[in-house]
Amino acid sequence: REVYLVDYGCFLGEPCYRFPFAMALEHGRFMTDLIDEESLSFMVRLHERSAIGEETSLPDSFRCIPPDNSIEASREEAELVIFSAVDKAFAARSELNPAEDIDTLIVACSFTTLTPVFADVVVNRYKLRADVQSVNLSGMGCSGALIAIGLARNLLRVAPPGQHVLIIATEILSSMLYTGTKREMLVPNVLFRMGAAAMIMTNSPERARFRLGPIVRTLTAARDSDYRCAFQEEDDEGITGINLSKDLPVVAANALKGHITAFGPAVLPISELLRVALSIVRNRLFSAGTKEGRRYYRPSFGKVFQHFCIHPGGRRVLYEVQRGLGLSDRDMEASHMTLHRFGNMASSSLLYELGYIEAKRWMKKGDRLCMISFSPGIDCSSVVWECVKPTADTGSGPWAGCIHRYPVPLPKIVERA
Ligand SMILES: CC(C)(COP(=O)(O)OP(=O)(O)OC[C@H]1O[C@@H](n2cnc3c(N)ncnc32)[C@H](O)[C@@H]1OP(=O)(O)O)[C@@H](O)C(=O)NCCC(=O)NCCSC(=O)CC(=O)O
Repeated sequence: REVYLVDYGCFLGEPCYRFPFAMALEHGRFMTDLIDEESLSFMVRLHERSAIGEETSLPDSFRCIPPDNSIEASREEAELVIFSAVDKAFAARSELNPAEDIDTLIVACSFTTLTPVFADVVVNRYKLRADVQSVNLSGMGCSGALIAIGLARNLLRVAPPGQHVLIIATEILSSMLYTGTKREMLVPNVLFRMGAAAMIMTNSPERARFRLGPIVRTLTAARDSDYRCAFQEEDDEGITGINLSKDLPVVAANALKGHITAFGPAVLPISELLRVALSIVRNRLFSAGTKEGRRYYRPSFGKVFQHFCIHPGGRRVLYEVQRGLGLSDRDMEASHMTLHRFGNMASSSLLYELGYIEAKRWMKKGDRLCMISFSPGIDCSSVVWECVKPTADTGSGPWAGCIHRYPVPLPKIVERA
């Protein structure tokens, strides 16, 4: 049975949630007992290089000095972003009523898990049916949304027609601020921002906007370098945070290379696969040089997909992915602009990127879209969609008030030695 995306909605921070850089800097300077001058100036340098803009949102808890990292603050943030995203998804589809029509609920939130879990928070708010199958995914990082789509597909393929799955992807930041001095653990403070997305999926084509294509997931956690490159831990002072290795962009790009060998056969036309196979044979037969010296044909993903949504983990991650896949600047635009306007919102970011493509009116019937994300492990996930019905309403998504200002120019990436 085919599986479809009916619609999606994204949390859009009101201007009151905006946290411009000057405010972050001022707060940092008031919190000398929590953040020392050197760490602050490091975060300033990172921010300047990050290409993250001035309109991104942070939770109210960050407005307190010191920041409020209580359970209540996390719950408040979760309710704000999750309810807003779900309301928007259902506002786009008034014929569906969450209390009656949702058969399965999947919530993906990696770092923060409360009791009752966020899935229960949603069941309570929208009064979902007592027989709803609910799943709360934690720890799956920025691939959470795509992993949830894979789960939904597996369920919907074997379910009776007309079933609906509600997926919610978010990251709750209130308890995530790292206040130590280890540089690798300060990086998430600069990159992550508040966001959430909700998707309604079904196994009936009637109301569908996108048809789900192949899903491929690869995990390289067996390699120590990959396993360690994004690691939650305590620093020497016992302060908890997420250690993002400086090598992460390159390690992620290498993991992606392996991922592509699994993803390519699922999506590439036979002509491209033949060219890859020929280049392998040619290299084996005629290359006298070392393994590293061999040059393989890189399949042209730009010919297969009209649109790409790549997880905006950081500007350098996007740069490495673009190089690895040979994508054009236009292919990368939705990812870079999402990072600029909204920051890294973990796995919900991909839906903001889809929103960008739709707000730009690039999406046409029959177009194919490729979503790619990474998360600690390293997990690489890819999901393909085919547009069945472009949106008639390009004016109400997360980009509604600002799409006319995008794309914005970005500073150049400097090659590292
Ligand atoms: C952070 C950046 C935006 C900085 O931009 P540039 O690379 O252009 O800048 P740059 O090289 O001049 O770096 C600026 C300064 O930061 C330092 N620096 C950069 N990255 C660092 C790191 N991970 N640890 C420690 N220091 C680091 C540099 O040495 C330099 O220090 P000095 O100034 O002293 O020389 C980029 O490096 C980036 O995108 N990195 C990837 C971030 C990442 O790991 N994202 C994944 C998030 S996890 C995710 O999204 C998935 C998930 O959670 O599931």
